[in-house]
Amino acid sequence: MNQDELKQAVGRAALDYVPDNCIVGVGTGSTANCFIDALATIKGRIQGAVSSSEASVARLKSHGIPVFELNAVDHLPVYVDGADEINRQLQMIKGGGAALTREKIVAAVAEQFICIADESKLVDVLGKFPLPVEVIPMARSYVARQLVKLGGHPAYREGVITDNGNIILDVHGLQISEANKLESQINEIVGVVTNGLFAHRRADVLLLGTSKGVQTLK
Ligand SMILES: O=C[C@H](O)[C@H](O)[C@H](O)COP(=O)(O)O
Repeated sequence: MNQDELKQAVGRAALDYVPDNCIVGVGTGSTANCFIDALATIKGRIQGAVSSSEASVARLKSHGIPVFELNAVDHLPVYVDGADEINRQLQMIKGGGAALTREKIVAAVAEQFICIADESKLVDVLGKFPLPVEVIPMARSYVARQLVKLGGHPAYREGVITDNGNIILDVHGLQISEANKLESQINEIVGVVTNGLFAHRRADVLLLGTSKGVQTLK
């Protein structure tokens, strides 16, 4: 199977975690898109979705899946999303598509986080993928200097404005041994909205697409 087929396989596999008649939390990116397409095949047995990005809202609506505001939802049994990297503790780096803040908010509300990923995303140590940090635009230079003090090499993601109107700094060169600590340290920098480490709120289940089939890690 090629990478696209692996993403489609995990997108379909995630349907097993969607209870009948629920509102589903939906992530962002090419793997989450495969889940949205799979979700369309069972749209008659769900109420609808809440989404972590405007892009996913558009894809959900194109399938005729009702989209709810998160503030109107008090029970979200499951959130399904991809990752840029995930380790065996199910901690992740996310935000390659600049949707990290809304993803973290929807994930915080959800009871279960189901990560769907092809096998290229599984790593022993997080940090080869540059860590995205969403930053209030006027704080960009200050935050960049603070990130250097933490040992990183931040790069401004040219031409990208998040759904929240902010910018992204991608932090290269981090060997992330204590993901919880680093997630908190970066979030404490004034001007940071949030960073793409999902260590405090990691995944509950990983559905990993491999050439031998979909493997489940919990
Ligand atoms: O901001 C984007 C998200 O965190 C995505 O879930 C992540 O970048 C993975 O995307 P993809 O499934 O396209 O590799």
